[in-house]
Amino acid sequence: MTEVRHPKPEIQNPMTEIQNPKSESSKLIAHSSKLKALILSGGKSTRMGTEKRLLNYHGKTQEQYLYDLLKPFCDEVFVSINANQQTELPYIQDLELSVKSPIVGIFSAFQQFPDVAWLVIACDMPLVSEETIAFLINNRNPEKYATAFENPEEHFPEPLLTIFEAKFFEPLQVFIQQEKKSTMRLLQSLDIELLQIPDAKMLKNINTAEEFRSFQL
Ligand SMILES: Nc1nc2c(ncn2[C@@H]2O[C@H](COP(=O)(O)OP(=O)(O)OP(=O)(O)O)[C@@H](O)[C@H]2O)c(=O)[nH]1
Repeated sequence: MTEVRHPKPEIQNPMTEIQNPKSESSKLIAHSSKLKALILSGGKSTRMGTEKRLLNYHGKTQEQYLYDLLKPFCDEVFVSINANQQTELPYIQDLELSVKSPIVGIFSAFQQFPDVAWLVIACDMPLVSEETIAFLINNRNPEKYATAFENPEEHFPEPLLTIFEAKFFEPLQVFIQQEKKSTMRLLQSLDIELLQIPDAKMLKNINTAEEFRSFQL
């Protein structure tokens, strides 16, 4: 079962209008489809040993930091969790599938809201900022299946900070039926907008307790 919690139902505009008054990238952005955000947090966190979404880099938990960061850009923000996790924030729980992978979180979100675009971000990238999100949204191409950053070294699309358009759900369903689990491979097989990351360290992710201890913002 996908479980979705809406603590405060919100009235949504037919156009997603985002004003980001603080950054230089501030400008009014209008897209024909609604944009919701998903903070992927349902992994096992084996290497970290504790839940990465609950780590504190910015004076609050990482899930709260990303929720606050994304809320001005998106009409709703959800934390993507597995069946054993709990959060005070709005969440979407993973469907019970044989595959275990971030793609299950993305699939569960689309299953719940199929007609929107999803800005998906992993919870373990502490350097993602307002500027990173504004850059991604400003360069979004809604005509494509997705807008993603190119990995600066290996040149594949980075799936864990990507806008997936509503039409991505169809190939995603086929992929899930085939029990495939690499979102990156699926992105590689589709017509997507691939962006050069303005600063490679924006996508740095922290996976181990040692990396967390030695990490500085
Ligand atoms: N909803 C959901 N998110 C997932 C799942 N697997 C991984 N993620 C998230 O996807 C992102 C990348 O996950 P990984 O770093 O590859 O895996 P992890 O489980 O977090 O960590 P390890 O167990 O150490 O590999 C993280 O934000 C995870 O929380 C899943 O099955 N469901």
